Order: sequence, then structure tokens, then C-alpha cells
Amino acid sequence: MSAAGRLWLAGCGTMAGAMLRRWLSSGLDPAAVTVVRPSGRPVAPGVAVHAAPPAGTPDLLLLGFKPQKLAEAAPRFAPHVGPDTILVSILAGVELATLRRAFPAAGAIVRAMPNTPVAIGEGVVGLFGEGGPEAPANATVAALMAPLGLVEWIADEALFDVVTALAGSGPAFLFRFIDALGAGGAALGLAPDQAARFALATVQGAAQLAARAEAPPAALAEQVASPGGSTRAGLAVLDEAGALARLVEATLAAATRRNAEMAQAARDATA
Ligand SMILES: NC(=O)c1ccc[n+]([C@@H]2O[C@H](COP(=O)([O-])OP(=O)(O)OC[C@H]3O[C@@H](n4cnc5c(N)ncnc54)[C@H](OP(=O)(O)O)[C@@H]3O)[C@@H](O)[C@H]2O)c1
Ligand code: PRO
Repeated sequence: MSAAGRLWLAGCGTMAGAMLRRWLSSGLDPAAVTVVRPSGRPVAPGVAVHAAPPAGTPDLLLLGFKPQKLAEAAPRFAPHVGPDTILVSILAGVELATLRRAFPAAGAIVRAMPNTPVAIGEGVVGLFGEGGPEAPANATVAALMAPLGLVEWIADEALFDVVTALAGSGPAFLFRFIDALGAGGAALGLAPDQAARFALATVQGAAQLAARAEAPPAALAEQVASPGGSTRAGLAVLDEAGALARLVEATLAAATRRNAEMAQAARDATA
């Protein structure tokens, strides 16, 4: 049995599947896990998979389907959620109040925002629970999330859409940057496959160095950029009129807005 007891996953696609992979590789007993997914496709040895919720009540139910599926899925799972069930939702945008309306009997509800690197224990998980920081369910949820990477509680639910944009979507933005770095090198004459390898290794090495260094990333950038040198010439392009900072802020703002739209759609669909 897991620290969270009987664990049900409602949906096990890219994101919930990445979480489950890490939990299993960190020692979670597959017999404690039940996956419910319409396709009924197998997930991992020893993990029970059902196309519809089986009889019973889990100790922890993780909602891992798309936000657009909430209105359809909630009535099927709600009868399996009781006062001893902790409900954890990874649905982008969808607010606690909406979840509480859909699962009125749940003992506790916590929003979690993971990202795909949790599959290798290098992810980020933002958490926000309706009971505040001292709620008893928080310790159970935090313990379950611990093997996934950096786990932090968010002070204000209003910030959850930004957390989703930065950490939840963030890997996609960085994957784009890796591709752009490689494509830039290829455009200037490197063999595309070699440029792609160098780009990925450069980003990997820089991220690991930044993670281990005491100096902040801005200081590390200064260490690379000799006065009057070539890095300085490149940074001048990124920094001109705050080009990179503005692009990234606009990127996060667009993703944040979309999360808010999905929250509204979920409110409307479950009203
Ligand atoms: N992808 C990310 O990086 C990421 C990051 C953070 C949060 N999220 C959140 O994670 C959730 C899932 O995203 P995803 O990218 O993992 O999507 P996905 O790969 O399409 O997976 C969706 C899962 O939901 C299942 N499903 C569909 N209808 C269902 C129903 N009525 N009842 C139960 N399960 C149902 C699907 O079942 P089948 O497998 O049988 O088709 C599938 O397993 C979303 O709410 C998203 O906001 C995603
Ligand atoms: N993927 C989800 C989406 O794109 C939310 C964060 C990452 O909606």
C-alpha cells in the first residue's frame, strides 16, 4: 500500500502517466494503484486498469483527464468519493470551488500542477489545498508528490494559473528553445544533427550548473560573457529593448490567460 493508501488515477495519459512512472520507480506498490481510463489500455505490470470506475472508494483520487472532460467524468467518479477520500486535481485552470461543486463529499481537495520531468524525478509540482497549509490532507499529498521533484505550496490560488504557465507548460517552452538553438547553429552552417546534439547538451549542462551554483543565472551569464567578446554581442541581441524578457513574459501571459479561460469553461460546464 502507498503512503496515500489506495490510489486511483482517473485518466492516465501523458501527465498522470509520467507521475505514475516515477511513483512506481520510487517503490510505490503497483497493487495499490487503480487506473480508470476509457480505453482500458494497460499501464504497467501489476497496476489494475478499468475502462469505468470499479466498485469501491479510493483513499486518494487523482484527476488526470483534460479539463474539458470534467463535466462528463465527475458524475461517474463522484459516487466513489467519500469523506475519507483526498481528491487531487492536475486539471489546468480548474478551480477548487468548481472541484468542490463536482465532488461535494470529498474529505479534502488539493490542486497539483506537475510538469512532465516528474517522470525522472526532476519535475516541479505546485500545490494548493482548500484547507490551508495546516490541513491534515496536505502532509499525505506532499509525501506522495515528494519523489517527483521540487514540491512547493502556492500561497494564493489566484496565482495557480501563472504556476501552470511557468512550470506546467515551461518544459514545452524550453524544448522550443533547445530546437531554436540547434536550428540557429544549423542555419549558420553546422550539420543539423550535430547542432541539435550540441544544443541539447549545452542546455542540459547550463541548467545543471545553474542548479548547483551559488551564483544566480544572471551572474553565471556574466562569467561567460567576456567584455568586448562574442557572448556579449549575442546577449546584446537577446537584451535589446528587453527582447527575450518581453517575449517570455508574453508567452507566460498567453498561457495564463488560456488557463483562466479553461477555468471559466469548467465553471460554466459544472454550474
Ligand atoms: N501534459 C502536460 O504536460 C500537463 C502538465 C500539467 C498538467 N496537465 C493536466 O493533465 C491533464 C491531462 O493532460 P494530458 O496531457 O496527460 O492528456 P492526455 O495525454 O490526453 O491524457 C488524458 C487522459 O484522460 C483519459 N480520459 C479521457 N476521458 C476520460 C474520462 N471520461 N474519465 C477518465 N479518464 C478519461 C484518457 O484516457 P485514455 O488513455 O483511455 O484515452 C487519458 O488517459 C489535463 O487536465 C492537463 O491540464 C498536463
Ligand atoms: N499542459 C497543460 C495544457 O497545455 C497545462 C500545463 C501543461 O493545457
